[in-house]
Amino acid sequence: MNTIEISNLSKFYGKSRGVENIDLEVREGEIFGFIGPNGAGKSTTIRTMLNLIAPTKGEVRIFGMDSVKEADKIAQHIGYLPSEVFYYDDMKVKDLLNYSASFYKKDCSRKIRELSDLLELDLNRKIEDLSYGNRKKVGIVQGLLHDPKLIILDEPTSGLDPLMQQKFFQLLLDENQNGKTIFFSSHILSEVQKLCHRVAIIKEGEIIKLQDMATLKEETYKRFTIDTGHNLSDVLSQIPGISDLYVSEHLYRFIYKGDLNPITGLLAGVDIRDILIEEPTLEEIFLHYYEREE
Ligand SMILES: Nc1ncnc2c1ncn2[C@@H]1O[C@H](COP(=O)(O)OP(=O)(O)OP(=O)(O)O)[C@@H](O)[C@H]1O
Repeated sequence: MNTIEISNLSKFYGKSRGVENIDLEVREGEIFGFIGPNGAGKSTTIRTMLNLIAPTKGEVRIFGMDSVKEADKIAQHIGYLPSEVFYYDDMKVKDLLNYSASFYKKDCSRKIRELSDLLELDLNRKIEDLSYGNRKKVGIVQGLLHDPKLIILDEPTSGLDPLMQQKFFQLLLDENQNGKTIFFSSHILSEVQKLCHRVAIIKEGEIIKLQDMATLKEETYKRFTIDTGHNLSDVLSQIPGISDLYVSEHLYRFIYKGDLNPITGLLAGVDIRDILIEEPTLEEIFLHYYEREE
């Protein structure tokens, strides 16, 4: 069964396009990645799924129910972590979480304890005293405390340090093992590659690609910056998968797609003063690879 079915969904804000003709199915029990650069339409799609905004055209069905007509029933089984979390600052964490729990027809106290222990969140602190990362943890507990069947995360990792991010991913994998479906939106390709089974890529309001992870995993991208006294132009021209090459005196900058071993092998004989290998932004990847495939 499909947990989410989006058919021909369009949302316009007045004349400006939010998303257009989105078709998407998320299967029960999968971790589904929704990836696209800023402004692509990820939040618009999610907010329509949650009935926070109304579709201009098309429909969304969740657990087989209409997202507008049966929004209240659906909401009991969805956990949502928005990209930005806002709170009443003078509340204590536990009071806020108990208040959130009161919207659900079940006892959430055990899950609140388990999650806050795992994330090392102090329930007795006041929200106004929390760092950004700790506020984010409050959002995570708030989204999961009612043990929802479907977890929807809108760019959830911003503001989490790498260790906490790892813990959070493990938590999501455990929830998934226990049968939960996860819809994970992000603009960072590598984190989606770590976690998701299938991925939809959204750009300028439209889905441009649907891929399973096995295919996407082969697509690793790195941005290289190499400082050397050698002329590398000949070496680099032998390597397929290089794009966006920028040369300035001793400095070579480019994006590389593919297996890292051939390129490190070729560079082995070169005198290198400094080298930086980074994750390119999704915008860079789109600009140099996806646009060519269109
Ligand atoms: N309330 C609004 N009024 C007008 N235009 C909007 C509104 N919300 C979003 N948009 C527009 O809709 C498009 C999609 O935005 P959306 O926020 O869904 O993208 P996103 O992929 O979630 O990006 P981001 O990560 O930056 O939030 C953008 O062009 C944006 O400017």
